[in-house]
Amino acid sequence: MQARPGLTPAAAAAAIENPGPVPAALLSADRVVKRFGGVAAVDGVSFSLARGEILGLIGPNGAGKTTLFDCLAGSQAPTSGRILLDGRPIERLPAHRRLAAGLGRTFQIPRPFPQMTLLENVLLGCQHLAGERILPNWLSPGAVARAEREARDKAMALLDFVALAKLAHQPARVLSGGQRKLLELARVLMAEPALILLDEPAAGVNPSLLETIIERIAELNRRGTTILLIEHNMDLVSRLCGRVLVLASGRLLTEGPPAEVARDRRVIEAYLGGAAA
Ligand SMILES: Nc1ncnc2c1ncn2[C@@H]1O[C@H](COP(=O)(O)OP(=O)(O)OP(=O)(O)O)[C@@H](O)[C@H]1O
Repeated sequence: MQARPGLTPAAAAAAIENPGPVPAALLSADRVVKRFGGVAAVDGVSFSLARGEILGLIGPNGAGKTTLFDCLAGSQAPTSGRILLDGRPIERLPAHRRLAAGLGRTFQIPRPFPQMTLLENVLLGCQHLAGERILPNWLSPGAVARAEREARDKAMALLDFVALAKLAHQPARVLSGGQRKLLELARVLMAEPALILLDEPAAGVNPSLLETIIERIAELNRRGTTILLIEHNMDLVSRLCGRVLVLASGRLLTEGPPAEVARDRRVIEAYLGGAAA
């Protein structure tokens, strides 16, 4: 850090020692590695994500983005490295414990249960439904019924939030690819995660639904949810993200505001190399 011009040497030294409040990291990764045999799909990635931020993760095909998400969300165990959620190590926790701790995730290709209604699919995301615990069933059937009613109300409100309320009682198989992404978002939101990892929310989505998806992500963030998203659509990235990480061959190439990284020669070369591969 450089001393600010116009400060006395003593004030400059004090400013260097006390640089002011640093936003608390909600998630941080420290030298995360994931190997598949001889391939290091993620090769020593470190970053931190501030509470309230929308951070983008971009990079050419095969860069390791989804594998990094898998390590963060718990569907793959990292080979080495640390992952902290709100200061607590989570890298050895299974995915459902990370979700319970506040870290939710959507997939590149959502797979709802096609015969179940949208409402039923969203209810599957409920982690705290009293009816799922055996003891309260015996002790207080009234409380269970109330909790179930509340869960249904919450699921309906979330379907409304993602503009799918009208289809609540239709089977999920009727949905388009973009609507499935919105349904999956509603399902993850049932657990009220503080942080959501979104894997390509715009991929395969038609332009009118894309606007809905962008708006809903922005609204979610305004309501306090921190977001990390993988996306190839740079329009979405530049509209939503203040900062992006660029991954190439498993390593963090650079990070910065979207417009800046899009001009970075190393980033352009990584994409050209990826396209040629
Ligand atoms: N289960 C696996 N076993 C072996 N290799 C894997 C496995 N999963 C991913 N890889 C390899 O790890 C590398 C990173 O893949 P990953 O899917 O994480 O990249 P990505 O950046 O998400 O790509 P895309 O943008 O195409 O989704 C690739 O070389 C891929 O072939």
